[in-house]
Amino acid sequence: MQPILSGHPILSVRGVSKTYASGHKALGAVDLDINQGEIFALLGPNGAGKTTLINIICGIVTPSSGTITVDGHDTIADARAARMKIGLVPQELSVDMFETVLATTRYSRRLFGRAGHDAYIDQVLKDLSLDDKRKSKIMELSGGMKRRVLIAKALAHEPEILFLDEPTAGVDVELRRDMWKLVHRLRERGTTIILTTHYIEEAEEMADRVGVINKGELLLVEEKAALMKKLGKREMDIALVEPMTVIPGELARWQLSLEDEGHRLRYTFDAQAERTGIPSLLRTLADLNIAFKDLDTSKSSLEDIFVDLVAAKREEAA
Ligand SMILES: Nc1ncnc2c1ncn2[C@@H]1O[C@H](COP(=O)(O)OP(=O)(O)OP(=O)(O)O)[C@@H](O)[C@H]1O
Repeated sequence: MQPILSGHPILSVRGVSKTYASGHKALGAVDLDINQGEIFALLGPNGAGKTTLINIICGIVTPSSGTITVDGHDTIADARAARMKIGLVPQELSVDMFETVLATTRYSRRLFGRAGHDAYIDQVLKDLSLDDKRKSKIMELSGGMKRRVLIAKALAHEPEILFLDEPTAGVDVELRRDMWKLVHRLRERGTTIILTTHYIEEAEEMADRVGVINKGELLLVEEKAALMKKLGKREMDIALVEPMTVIPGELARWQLSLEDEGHRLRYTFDAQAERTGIPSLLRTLADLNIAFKDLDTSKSSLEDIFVDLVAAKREEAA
């Protein structure tokens, strides 16, 4: 489904940097615009600066430089109005274990000074499949349910933007899929969603646009479809019985390279393509009497993608 875009950014980040008191530079000068109604995934490895950026936007960490506006409100000069627009689902559970689901969700709403709205809170709990747990104490819930409570709390004051910091880190596959569905449902209701992840699969599944961050630098921001096309390389390694010194001319139409001193033939292909070219490659190998003992395929990992992106950036700068 396409996002409902209003054409103006709901969130604008300009030249935001952060150097912690320790002297560690966690963010360079980041510029980023988020459109209303989109799902944006900020993808990067541990320590890339994702949480720092989110915490700056949410007013938890002070930036060293730069400005941020949330629906026109400056996060420093007009901090309260800006924060009101945002719901944050943190990585860590930070709730009173003895509270009930309903009480803790209502409390989160009151923290923002909003009048009680039972019908809205009921709807949030229902959307999160928490309505039959409303009277349960947090401590009685499973890990997955606790995560849902964090989302309910973040949504309690009716924010327009929802930040999810590593929403599926450490959760099982089923809950991960449930989370993905939930995010799509929220977006259908008009909520703008920004999530951080280090799983490329998650960005691929959920996002309309993806930003790749590494070492505090936003390396690129792109529509997901374009990015997946660019990054979705796959490799197949063919372990040869006899090492090869030169790739025969008959194999020129496949993108092949010799690895491991000729013991392995590597075929690189587009993961998104309808036809991989593998069956015809294997048939041609048989016709040429090139015997192999094993086949191994792998997707380009996030690691490879970062390496490629960083290398490309360096070339650009040179
Ligand atoms: N309060 C702090 N003081 C000093 N350094 C910090 C502080 N908070 C974070 N850092 C450092 O800043 C860098 C970026 O951290 P950040 O938590 O933003 O990364 P991240 O991309 O969210 O990673 P993760 O996925 O591990 O949470 C890391 O090297 C981290 O150690």
